[in-house]
Amino acid sequence: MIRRLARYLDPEDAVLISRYFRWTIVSSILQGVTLAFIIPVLRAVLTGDTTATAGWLVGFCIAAVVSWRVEYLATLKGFDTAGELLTTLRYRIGDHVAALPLGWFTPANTSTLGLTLSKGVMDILALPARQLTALIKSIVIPLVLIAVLLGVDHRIGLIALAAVPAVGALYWWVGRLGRRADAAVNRATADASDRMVEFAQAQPVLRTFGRAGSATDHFDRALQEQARTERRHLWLVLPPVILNGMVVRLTLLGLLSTVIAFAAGVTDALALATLLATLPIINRLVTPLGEVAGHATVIRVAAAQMDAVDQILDAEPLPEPAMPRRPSDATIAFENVSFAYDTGTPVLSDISFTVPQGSTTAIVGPSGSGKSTIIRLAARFFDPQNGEIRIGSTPLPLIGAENLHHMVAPVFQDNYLFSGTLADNVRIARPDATDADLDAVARHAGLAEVVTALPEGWNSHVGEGGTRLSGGERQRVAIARAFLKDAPILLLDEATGSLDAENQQALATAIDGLRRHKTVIVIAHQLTTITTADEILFLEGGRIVERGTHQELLTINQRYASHWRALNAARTWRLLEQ
Ligand SMILES: Nc1ncnc2c1ncn2[C@@H]1O[C@H](COP(=O)(O)OP(=O)(O)OP(=O)(O)O)[C@@H](O)[C@H]1O
Repeated sequence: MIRRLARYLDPEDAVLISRYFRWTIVSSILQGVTLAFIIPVLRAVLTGDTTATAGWLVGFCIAAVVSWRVEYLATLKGFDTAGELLTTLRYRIGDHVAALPLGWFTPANTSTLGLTLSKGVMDILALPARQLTALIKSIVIPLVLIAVLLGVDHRIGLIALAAVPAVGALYWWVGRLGRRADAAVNRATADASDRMVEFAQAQPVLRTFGRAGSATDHFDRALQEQARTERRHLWLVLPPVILNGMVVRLTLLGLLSTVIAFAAGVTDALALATLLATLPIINRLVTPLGEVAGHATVIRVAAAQMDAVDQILDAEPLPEPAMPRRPSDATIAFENVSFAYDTGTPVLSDISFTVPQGSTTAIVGPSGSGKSTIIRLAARFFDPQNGEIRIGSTPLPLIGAENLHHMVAPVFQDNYLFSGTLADNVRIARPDATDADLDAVARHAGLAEVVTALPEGWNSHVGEGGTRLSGGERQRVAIARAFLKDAPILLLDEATGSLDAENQQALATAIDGLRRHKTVIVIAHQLTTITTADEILFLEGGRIVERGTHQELLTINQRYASHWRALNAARTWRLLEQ
């Protein structure tokens, strides 16, 4: 555990943790030694030796002062380590996460990251600040006192020593059982919190469809499962904790009866006084031993948080080239690309296509056919398992993240806006953009009318995550952002139905205006965007099943043609409905 904590600190600060550990051990030994002074003090009192009593009392006081001072310093070392962990660990996780591929940021990983950065880090730094210190004390102080007892009367010392392996075994057992139960509790807690968020977010849909009750059932079941795993957890960790108490009480009973039995047969006053003086030591020895299993539970929780941190730190960033290369142009080529997510199910199979510089390729196909995955691969969210993706004949892994970010402006469906003003959100693409630049991209992205409609125009606050804007408005902000970035490649996942007919036309015109200047891959749902593309790829089941211009594909009258007819029918249907 000490080694694991040291790994979280910078190499030059790793010494803090070993220093804390050494000081805590020394402090615990000194506390044990101070307690051991009780034996000669009591023996001197019981035998009526005032001079010896005074001498041992002075020794006891000196030991107590030294022990207090060392404990104070050890506590400071613990706080120093905790303080260093607090800053370093968060930065280390932050730096590492910043280097991870965007594909790592799944909802599950992001929620683990949030929990780890808040509660996880606090649990870990509580180790040197409190928990580990308590565990070290409850092991070292009894060991020192047992050593003293062995010196005073080896028979009493041996009985006390017999408790040590039993407590050690219980410590191990409670850890083993607890780890198994922890996993189930963590799963159930994550599920319950997901259901809770879902329950809150889905209220409008559920109430509209009169299904609020069924969602409550769902939520209830998740809570019941969480309560069930918590109960099981308690039942699993309880027996070792109770056994720990029993072992300790049996040890106490054994030691007390031994002392009494020995005392009954002793006639020598000094020997009797020595025996009786061991009684408070026995008491002080047994109490911390009884707390070991309890400390084990708290430390195991922190160890589970360390596992979560390790899982994040062990996630591999995508390999970066030693000498990043700038692509010669903005042509994008996919060559025999196959890809599967972690689940292992193939999502894209043998995809090959080229988008020449300055041309627009529209990807069309049924839901789940792999369209967004192509865009994610082009932005290097992941590397494909097979095949190669190139920009201007340079494979993506050789371009390097920095160059790639300069070349590519992506617009996804789930566009995140930062809480701040509309202007802040667009300017993030180019901080030195002038107001005139903002107005120009707003016109092209259909954002100008949103700016005009808002009371404070560009200075209107968009709310956390852009919640004060509609989905269509958020997408327009994202498109304006991408236009302002002015990167040579635009990857656009067009939102279904989030733009009205007028704005669809405006966006199609804007994309058309990019022709010859930008290389565009667009996942097209709008008729206007599809028809103006230089090439259309029709995707089905992760394969390109048809390709060509709109006219060519209509002429062969196969899958694309029927998809096109369905889109048209839907539009006519919508118009009739209006
Ligand atoms: N992060 C992920 N982990 C595992 N599977 C995923 C992940 N993202 C997508 N998939 C799966 O990959 C397949 C292709 O998904 P993708 O989002 O590329 O399809 P799509 O054609 O863009 O769909 P849509 O038009 O509905 O957005 C789907 O079966 C989807 O369930």
